[in-house]
Amino acid sequence: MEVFRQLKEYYWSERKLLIASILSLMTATALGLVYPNLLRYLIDEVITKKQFSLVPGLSLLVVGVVTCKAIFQFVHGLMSARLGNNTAFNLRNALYEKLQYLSFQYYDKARTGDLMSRLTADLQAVRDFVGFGFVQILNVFMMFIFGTTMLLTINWQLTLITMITMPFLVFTAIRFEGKIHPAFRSIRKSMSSMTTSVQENITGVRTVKSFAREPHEITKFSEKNEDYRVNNVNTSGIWARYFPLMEILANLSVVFLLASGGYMVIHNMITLGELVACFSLIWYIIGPMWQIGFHINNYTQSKAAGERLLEILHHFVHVKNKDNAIELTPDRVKGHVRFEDVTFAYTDQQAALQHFNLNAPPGSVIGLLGGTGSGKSTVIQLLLRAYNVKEGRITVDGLDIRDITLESLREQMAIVFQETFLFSSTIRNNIAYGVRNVTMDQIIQAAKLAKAHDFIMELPLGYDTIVGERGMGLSGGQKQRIAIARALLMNPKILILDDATSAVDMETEHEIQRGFQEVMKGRTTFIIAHRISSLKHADEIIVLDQGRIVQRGTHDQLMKQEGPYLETYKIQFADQADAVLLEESIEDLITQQEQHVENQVAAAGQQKSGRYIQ
Ligand SMILES: Nc1ncnc2c1ncn2[C@@H]1O[C@H](COP(=O)(O)OP(=O)(O)OP(=O)(O)O)[C@@H](O)[C@H]1O
Repeated sequence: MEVFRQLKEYYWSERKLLIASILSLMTATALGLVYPNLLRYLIDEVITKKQFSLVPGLSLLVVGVVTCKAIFQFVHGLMSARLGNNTAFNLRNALYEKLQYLSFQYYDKARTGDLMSRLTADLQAVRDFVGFGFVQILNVFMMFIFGTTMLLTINWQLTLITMITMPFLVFTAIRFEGKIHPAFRSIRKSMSSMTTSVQENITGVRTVKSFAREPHEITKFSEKNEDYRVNNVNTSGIWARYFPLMEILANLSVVFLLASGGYMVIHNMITLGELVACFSLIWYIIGPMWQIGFHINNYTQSKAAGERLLEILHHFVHVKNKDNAIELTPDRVKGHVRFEDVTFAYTDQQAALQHFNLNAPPGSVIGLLGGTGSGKSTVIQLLLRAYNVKEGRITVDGLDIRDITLESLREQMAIVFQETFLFSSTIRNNIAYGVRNVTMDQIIQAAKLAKAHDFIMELPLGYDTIVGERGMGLSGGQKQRIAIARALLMNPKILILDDATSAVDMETEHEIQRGFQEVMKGRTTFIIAHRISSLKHADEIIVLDQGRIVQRGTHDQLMKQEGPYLETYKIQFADQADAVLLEESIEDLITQQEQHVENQVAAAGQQKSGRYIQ
């Protein structure tokens, strides 16, 4: 119950619904008990004593009782559904809000599938228990206590004889639930594995086809399908074994009741009406006994589900605002960024950045170069305060970023990530994502600067085109240009381009950069790139290797030093030189061809004119 005590804030506000649900179910159950008594009255007082004039009144009473019971059951259903759904609504909102504020550190380890199942299946389990399960358990106890008490008041010996098989029924029902439950879990697991396999196959169909791995995929799927089939067959086996057994045990108690009750009626120990009432009441007791295993399981399930939800709700947020954190106001921020001897390691990892120092005055352009895994993106992550720095410090305009509110710090920055993420919405909404109250002109202006406007206008619906999930339907370069427009629209004090132009061709990259120079005047820019041409104009270029700065300076300074920068330049320049040579030779070839054609045309002309002269 501890789990449900901790979840109290999400359902306690709905306690009126809970009380209404309990009361209506109790009333419906109590009315259900009136029915066997009416039967008894009908037989003993009406039929046996031949007072048939009472039949219409009694019939009306039965109709009245049944109708009232139905009304209370309806109220119970309605209240329970509202209670469950309102609780789920509160919980869902709280979970979603928490997920928004959990730090990057949490998402480094979180698995999407697991989170989704917590937000759907686990939440539903809690909803069902709070809405129905809890009240149903109460009802089981009430039905058992009321039913047994009424049986005892009729005849206690008959009650004891009838109840002989009950412990066996309860034992079998609990055992059945213990077996059927894992079986159902296996079915769900194999079903989910099968659907994941189908989903992966459809998403990666191009890779499958290009590697001609269709037979392998078919075999892989057949194995999963077989697993699903076997699990279903096993589950049917459990049903087939336990259900008849439970039915026999339940019916045995009815047989005992009829045998001993019949004997008692014959020997005038009880009346016929009392036997019929007992016959009706016994199902009142058998029903809950039959379901007891199900309810126990339901409770343990929802308890485990509640624990998983609490894990998210109580998860420690590593990066959050300090008490009295400073709010940065855009008009006062200059964008002076400093890293002072920063050393940082991700959880359980070696240091990704070591003794990193940087001074980026407002308006400066900083280039970061280095091999994969050298720590370039880490510099950016730390500046965004995705993780808290423990050694050294990072400042913006002299303020330690740990003392600034997260929202106001991130509002000063616009970042274009290495991997572009677009929401499945219109291009207009995707560009306008970071800002509120933006005009169409501003969106178009940003798109023009990012060299995205032309291709957007070529789309049938222009800015109203809806991009598919994760930007499907657009090329890598087009997605990047939309992401750049989104960043430019924010008009940030600090612009971060994390390999943001890797998917566009060189010519477009130069055009985009020209656009940047226009908008980024007076703003601090960080550029991570693999192409030297992208960093050439930076005020300072920092070359990283395994988290350490190995070179720093301007392009001209670095070109004069032996080191990784010059080596990278030579490799890239060699490629370019080859390209230029190739281009030149193609141009030569074309010129020669043209010359040749021109000569032939001239020669033919001369021949013709010669003929005329002749
Ligand atoms: N979220 C993370 N959790 C754990 N380790 C990480 C995480 N992100 C990066 N790393 C590790 O930190 C080191 C630096 O990574 P970083 O992403 O900063 O490199 P990078 O220079 O940007 O590389 P690339 O050019 O490939 O993007 C690498 O060894 C990487 O494996």
